[in-house]
Amino acid sequence: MRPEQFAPQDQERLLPTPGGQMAYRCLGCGGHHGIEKLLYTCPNCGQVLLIEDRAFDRLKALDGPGWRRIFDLRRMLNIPALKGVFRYAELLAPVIPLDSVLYLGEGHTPIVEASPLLKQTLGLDFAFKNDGQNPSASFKDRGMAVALSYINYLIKHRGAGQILSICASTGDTSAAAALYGAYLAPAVKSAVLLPRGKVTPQQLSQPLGAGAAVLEIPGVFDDCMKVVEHLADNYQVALLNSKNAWRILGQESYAYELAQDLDWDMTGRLVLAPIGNAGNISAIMSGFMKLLDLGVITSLPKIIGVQSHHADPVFQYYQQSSPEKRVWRPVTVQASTAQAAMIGNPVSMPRVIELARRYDDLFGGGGFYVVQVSEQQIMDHMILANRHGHIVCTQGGESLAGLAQARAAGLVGASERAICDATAHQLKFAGFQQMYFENSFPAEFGVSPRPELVNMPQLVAALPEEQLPAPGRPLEPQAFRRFVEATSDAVAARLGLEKK
Ligand SMILES: N[C@@H](CCOP(=O)(O)O)C(=O)O
Repeated sequence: MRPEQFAPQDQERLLPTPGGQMAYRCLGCGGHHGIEKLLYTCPNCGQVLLIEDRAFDRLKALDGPGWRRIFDLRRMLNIPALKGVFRYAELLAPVIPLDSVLYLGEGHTPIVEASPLLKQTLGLDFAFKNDGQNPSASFKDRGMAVALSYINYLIKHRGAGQILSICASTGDTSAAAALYGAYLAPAVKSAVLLPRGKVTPQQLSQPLGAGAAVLEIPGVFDDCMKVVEHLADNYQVALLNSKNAWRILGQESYAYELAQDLDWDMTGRLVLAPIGNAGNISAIMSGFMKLLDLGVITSLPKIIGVQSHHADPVFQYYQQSSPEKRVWRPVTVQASTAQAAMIGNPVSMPRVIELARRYDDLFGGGGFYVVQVSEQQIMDHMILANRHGHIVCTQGGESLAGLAQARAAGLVGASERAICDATAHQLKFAGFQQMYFENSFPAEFGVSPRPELVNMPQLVAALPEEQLPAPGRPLEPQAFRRFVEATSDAVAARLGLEKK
C-alpha cells in the first residue's frame, strides 16, 4: 500500500521522520558523547558505550497500543527502507533519514513452531526464530543494516570521505560486514580479521566473495578482537564488531519482531540465545525493555543465555548468586562446535552486567539466567532439530540444548513457551555435521555421535562399472534400459519396497 491510502490519523506517524537526540553513553563513567564521530569506547575512561536517544520520552506522546498500530500498519507499506529492521526506526536509530537506510533483505525472519514430534520427544513447547534466513545467513545483518546505514548517512549528509571498515570475526560478522560494505562500494572498503582455521569454509567464502581483504591471524577470536581494537584506537578505520554500539541498536530488532509476531504478548514466554561476544543478548534485553517502557508490551519474557562448557565466561560470572560478590574473569576457550560463540572475553560483558541487572529488576527477579551445555549436547540437539524439519546451526543447537538444560535446572515453568534463537544458517556449519556422521571429531571437542542420529550416503552400483553411465559417457539405449532396471531393483531392495 502507499502511504496516502492509509487513514489520515495514521498517516502522521506512518513514515518515521528523522529526530531524537542520540548520544553515546559510557557504561563506566556515565558520560555522554556526541554521535558525529564513530566512537567505540569512552574518550574519558575507556569503557564501552551504548547509544541512547536522550529524547526517548517524546515517543510516549503516543501510547503503547498506538505504537503497535503504527508498526503493524508499516507491514503493509512497500517502501524498501521500511521493509527491514527500520520498521522500528524510532526505537533503533531515529536520526538516520530514510534516504540513507540500507536494506538488503534483513530482518523479519520466521518463527517456526517446533514439529509436534520434536516437542513430544523433548517434552518442551517451543519454536525457533530462524535468523539464518538473513541475507548473509546470520543475525549479524540486523546490526550491520544499522551500522552501515549510519555510515551511509555520514557519507551522504556529513561529508565523510572513504571509509575502511574492519572487524574481527568467528565467521558471521565478517560475512555480514563484507556484504553490507560491498553494497556501499566504492565509498566503503572492508577488511576482516579471522582466526586462522577457526572459521568454516562456507563462512570464509563469504567475505572473499564480497571482495573484502581477508586477513587470517594465528590464535583465536579473542586475539583477533584485540588487534582490531588496537587498530580502531590508532588508525582511521570504522570498527564493525558489536563494540560499535550502532550494531547493538540494529540487533534490538530481534526483540521487536518477536514481540510483533507474537501479537505483542510476551506473557509466559522464554527467549533463549547463545552468548559469544555478548552483543546479541545485550540487544535483546535492551529491545524488550524499550518496548515495555513505551507500553508496547506489558510484560517481559524470561531470557536465558546459553554457553558451551568450552567457552563459558558469562555462565561462570553468574554462577555466583550474590551480585556484589560476582567477579568478571575472561576464560581461555577450547574447541567448540558453536564456533561463532567460541569467545572467552566478550566485549559486551559490561553491557550484559548493566542490562541484565535492569532487566531482572523490571522482571521482578528471575528474568535473566545463563546456562551451560556440553559440546555433545550442542551437536545432538542441532541434528535432532534437523531431523524434525528445522534448519538450525550449531548455535541454534546450543539454544535448544540450553532449553533442555534450563528445564532440567527448574528454570522453565510448565506453561512457559520458548523461542530458541537459531542465529545462523545450518549450511554454514555442514562440516560439523559431517564430522558427527563420520565420527571424526578431534578428541578436543569431546563429541561422539549418537548412532540413531547418524546418516551417511549409500552407493547403489548395481552393475559393473563399465555398464554404468558416467558424466560425458552416456549409455546406448539398450544398456541404459538395463541400468535403469537393475538400479531400480537394487534401490527397491534397499528401501524394502513392495511391487505394485
Ligand atoms: N560470533 C561473532 C563474533 C564477533 O561478534 P560481534 O557481534 O561483536 O561482531 C562473529 O560472527 O564473528
